[in-house]
Order: sequence, then C-alpha cells, then structure tokens
Amino acid sequence: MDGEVEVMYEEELRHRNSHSLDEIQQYCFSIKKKQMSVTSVDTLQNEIKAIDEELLEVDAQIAKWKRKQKLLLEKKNALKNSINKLKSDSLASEDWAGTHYDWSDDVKNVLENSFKLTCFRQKQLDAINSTLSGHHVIVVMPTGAGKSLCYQLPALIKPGITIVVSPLISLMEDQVRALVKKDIPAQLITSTTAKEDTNRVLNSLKDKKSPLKLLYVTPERFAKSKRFMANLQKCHAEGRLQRIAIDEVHCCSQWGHDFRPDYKFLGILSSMFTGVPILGLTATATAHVLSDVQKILNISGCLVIKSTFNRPNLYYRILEKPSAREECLTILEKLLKYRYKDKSGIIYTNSIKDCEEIADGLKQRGIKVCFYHANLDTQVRSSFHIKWHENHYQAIVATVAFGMGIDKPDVRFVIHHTISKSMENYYQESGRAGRDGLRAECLTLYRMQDIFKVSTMVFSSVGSLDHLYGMVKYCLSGTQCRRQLIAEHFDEDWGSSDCNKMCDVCSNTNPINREMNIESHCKSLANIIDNAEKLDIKLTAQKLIDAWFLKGPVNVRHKGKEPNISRSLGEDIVAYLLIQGFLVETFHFTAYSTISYIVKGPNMDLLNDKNFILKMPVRKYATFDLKSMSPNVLCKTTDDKVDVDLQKRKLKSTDKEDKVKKSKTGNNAIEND
Ligand SMILES: Nc1ncnc2c1ncn2[C@@H]1O[C@H](COP(=O)(O)OP(=O)(O)OP(=O)(O)O)[C@@H](O)[C@H]1O
Repeated sequence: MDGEVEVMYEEELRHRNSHSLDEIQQYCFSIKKKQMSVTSVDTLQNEIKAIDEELLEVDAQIAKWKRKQKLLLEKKNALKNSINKLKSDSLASEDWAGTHYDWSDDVKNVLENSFKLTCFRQKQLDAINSTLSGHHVIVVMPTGAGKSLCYQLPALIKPGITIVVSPLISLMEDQVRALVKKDIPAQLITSTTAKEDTNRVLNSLKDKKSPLKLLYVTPERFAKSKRFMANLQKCHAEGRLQRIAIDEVHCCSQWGHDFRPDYKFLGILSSMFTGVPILGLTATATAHVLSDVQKILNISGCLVIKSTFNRPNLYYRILEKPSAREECLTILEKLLKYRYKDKSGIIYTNSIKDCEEIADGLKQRGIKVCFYHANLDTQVRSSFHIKWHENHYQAIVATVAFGMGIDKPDVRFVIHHTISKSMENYYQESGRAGRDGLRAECLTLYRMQDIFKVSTMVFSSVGSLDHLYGMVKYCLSGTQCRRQLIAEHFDEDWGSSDCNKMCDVCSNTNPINREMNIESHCKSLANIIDNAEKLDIKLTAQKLIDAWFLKGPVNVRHKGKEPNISRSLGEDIVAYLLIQGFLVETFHFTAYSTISYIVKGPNMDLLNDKNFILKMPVRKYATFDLKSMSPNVLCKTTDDKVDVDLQKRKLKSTDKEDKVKKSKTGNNAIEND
C-alpha cells in the first residue's frame, strides 16, 4: 500500500510541476513519514484503548473470581470447622466421669494416697479418664479450679514420663516443690538450671530405669534445645513418652490475652510424637481462641472438656471513678480501712506510674501496701509478692505484670483502679479473688476517660479495640446482670438464679429499667464533629463533650442548646455510641504520647433510615457503703462437699477471729451490702 502511494505522488508531482526527481522523491518521503506517524500513533492509541477496556473486563473478572474464591474458602473452612465441631461434640457426648475404666481403682488410690484428696472437683475426672484413654484433650476450667491435677494424677497411673509445658518459671517451681513434697518424682529444666542438673535430667529421658514421672519445661526448650528434642525422641521411640501437657495453652493463639510466640512451635508435637496424647489446659474459653489453639497444635476436632466459668462466690460491682486522683485515693482508703479491714487483696492499675503513685498515696494514708510492676528488679518483685502472700501487706498495688501463678487462697478483694483491656483479662485478674471458695468482691472503678487511657495503649494489636469495648459494655450495663455479661463472653448460658444477687445489678433493690432515645444526641455529636472537621480541628472525647455542653473554644461548640442531661450521662452516651460503632476512635502520635480522637463511625448512616430507632439503656450507680464491712457469707460453689466443709471450717475461724477483734476494738459495724 505504501509503495502505491509513493508511485502515485511521484507521478502526480512530476506531471504537475515537473520538478527534479530528487526533489520529488524527497517530498514524497516527507509526506509518507508524516502519514505513517499519524496512522501508527492513532492505531497504537486505539489498540491501547482496546487493551484498557479488555483489562477492565479482566479486572472485573478477577474480582469476581477472587470473590468466588474467598466465598469458597470461607465455605470450606466453615465445613472443616463443622466437621471438627461434630468430632468434638461426639467425643464430648460420651460420659467421661465413669469409674469403670481399667485404671479407675488406681486413680482413686493415687487421689487419696498421693494427693491426699477425697474427691474430684467438677470435670477433673472427665479430663483424667479421657487423657488416659489416649485422646488429645483441651481442658477449660476457670482459675483455681484445679487444672494441675488433670495431668499430675494421670502421670502416676501409667509407666513413662509426662512432659509439662508451662510459660512461667515461678509456676513450675511451685508445682515441682509441691510434687516433691508429696514424694512424686518431678523435675524442671529452665534456662537458669545448673548445667549438671540439666544434663542429669536430659539423661533421664533416655534412661529406662529413671523414676522421673513429670518433667516441667518452658516452650522455648522445644524450639531451642536440639539435645532435649533428640532425647525426647529416644524416650518416645522406647514408648516412654506418656503424655505432653501444655499449661496455659491459650498462649498459642494471638487471639488470646497472653500470646507467646514460642508456643507456636508446639504445633509440631502431634506429628513428631505420634500416639502421644496432648493435654492442653487453659482458663480462656472463647470459641475463637479454642478453635485457633486446636489448629495451631494440629489437634482440630479433639475433645474439649469445659467446666462452668461461673464463680458464684465472687461479687461483681462497678463504682463511679472520680476524676481527681485524691478523691480516688479516698475511695480506696475507705475500702481498705473499713470494708476490707484486715482482709487481703489486689489493686490493679494500668500503668507503672499509677501503680507507684497509688501505692505511695495509700501508704501516706497509713495503709500497708506494696507495689508490683515489670520495671522492678526480679528479687524486689518476688519479695513483695511473698510478703503480700504472707499478709505483711494488706494489698498489693500491681500492673498486669502481676499475673499467672498467684495462688493465694484468701484474696478477699480485687479492685480495678482502671478498666482491664478485655473481658478475658478482667475475668483472669478478678478471678484471683476467692480461690478458697469464700465470698470475695471484685470492684471496678469506671469513668469514660479511662477507655482512652487503655485504647491508646492497645490499639495497634489485632482485635484489641473490640476486646476493650467488650469491657466497656460490661461497665456501662446498668440493667443486665454482670455475671450474665461474663457468661455471654464465654459463650455460656447462666440463668439469672446463678447470680444469686452477687452483682451490683442483681442486688440493687431500686433498679431503673429505663431506655432513652439518644438519636438527637447522636445527631448533635455528629454535627459538632462535622463542624470541627471543616475547621480542621480534631476532637478528643473530652473536647467533644465540652463542645456538646457548650464549653471550650466557641468555634467548635454545638450550635444548638446545651443538652438537658448530666455530664456523666453525656459521657455514658459517648461511650455507648463508641461501642455501637456510631463513633470511632482514630489514633495520632505526638513525640510523647498517642492521642485518641473521635470521628463519626460507619453506623452513623443508620440515622438516615426513618425506621431506625437508637436507644440506650440508662444506668445509675447503685449505692454502696464503702465504710461497712464486706459480708462474710458462705457461698454456694460449683465444687464438692469437701469444699463446703472447708468453707464452714474457715468461716468459723474467721468469725472467731472477727469476734475477738471486735470485742477488743468495740467495732460493731453492721454487715450489709
Ligand atoms: N479435687 C480437689 N479437691 C480439693 N482441692 C483441690 C482439688 N483439685 C485441686 N485442688 C486445689 O485447688 C487449688 C488450685 O488448683 P490449681 O492450681 O491446679 O488450679 P488451676 O486451675 O491450675 O488455677 P490457675 O489457672 O490459676 O493456675 C490448689 O491448691 C489445689 O491443691
């Protein structure tokens, strides 16, 4: 085609102008070049356009297939979970508490003769029989319920060694000491164990004649010691590895409250030591964590034995927290001097600074307290712990570093000076009270501002804000039993009678069951936020409430009237809107701190729906006499007769002591709630 054009032009030009052949050829060449460049750019651009269109179509197809892939994967996972659940349920439907097993007589003898106990607590026998049957089992029991016996006792029934994985050295030391006292051959190896001792213990894994029954190790041992693993493999090859018990097994899961990266390595155990039953133990019971733990340990579909999480002897209450530190100290002072006079307890704070300041404040007010946090020297820490345990101090003011392994039976109160970061944490921390089965009180000082104290510390980890808001929901509830809220969190269903008036909501003789329409308040808050955004001003919750109550800088103040409600109800509304997704927190960093600002949340759009009604249950703090002594009543527990007898005996002695003290001091305080 190009050749034809050339000839055509050549002829025409020669004809018209009779130019020289060179000139004509040059002219033709330039025209041809021009034409070629025009046609090729157009063609190429058209081609690009066509490709773009095709690409869009491909993108749409990819998105469609990706969506389909996601749906199919979700469906596949759900089916896998259903299969695992069916397997677990079918195992759980068996009655594991029988006494017809080959080992039942031995179990009874060991319970009575080695452990000097007369009967089992709820679900202990189920756990023992099922693990002795060779199943992989996860035992879920609340703190202090007696999980240790579930692996310590089976270890003595059959020949061989039980390996116990535990995250805390102090916890292992306590257990080994107690076992050795009972003449049960137990050892531990940690990073601080002397080389000769470690060698001796490691050799006993290979020694068929070794009397060793329980060996405690930290999870790092599996990950880091090749010699330990090699000897354990020999022990297994000789059929002497009887069982692997993993204490605090929730540490495997990032969804749990205490994730430990080294626990992830334990996933290889089920395939490396085939035929060896794994027994995981935890006081963390959320379905999500349990299924995650099973996946990580490669024992999905295993038997899950769960005892109730209800702690009937614990009394739960929320107290209004004043904003001034001194007022807060006064509340704590009154509680410790009067309500919990001569009683032992824990005060949890959320920062080292608070921890030290509160302890100092209470000391200045004449109360014997010590403090405990991660920045203290290990020896100082453990000396405070021991002294508190031995009642030299009435209370220990602590951060969450004061955690696992606290086994003081007579903790009569746990006060949270700041809310916990999740319900899970709250349950664990408050659960350190009343391990002896006698009544103990769990008080939480709540104010809206503390939400942000905690959120700015935890926001960066997955799911942490949802967890925190679960805790806020617990505090905000004025109409729903606190115990039931805990039950919901652990996927349990406790009847209202399970509370037995052992929370401030159920024991409130003057409850208000009022719901309030907060739609207009929500709209006002949205307007304030919109206006501030236009002015490029960021609002903390405090500033948002100020603007709503016509305080603070005039330009951000609400344009309407001041709301006809108390400021504390206003704070409840903001907290409620936050946990319901009408408001959300965004986090910004300064050189020294993280700040939480409030913006509109995704649910704000619901207000555009005419049929939508936004209501909030209104709560009021029930009256609480800080100065009257806490009641000393016998509680219905989930445990056996032995424990009720124990309670009675303990109660008699405390009553006696109280009477002696009262007659000496003339203190006739009325015991009421
Ligand atoms: N059957 C039983 N009868 C009486 N006491 C028991 C029984 N089983 C365990 N105990 C006692 O209960 C206390 C708590 O037991 P253990 O330390 O095993 O609890 P736990 O469930 O491991 O708690 P945590 O989660 O806090 O570690 C111990 O003092 C233990 O001796």
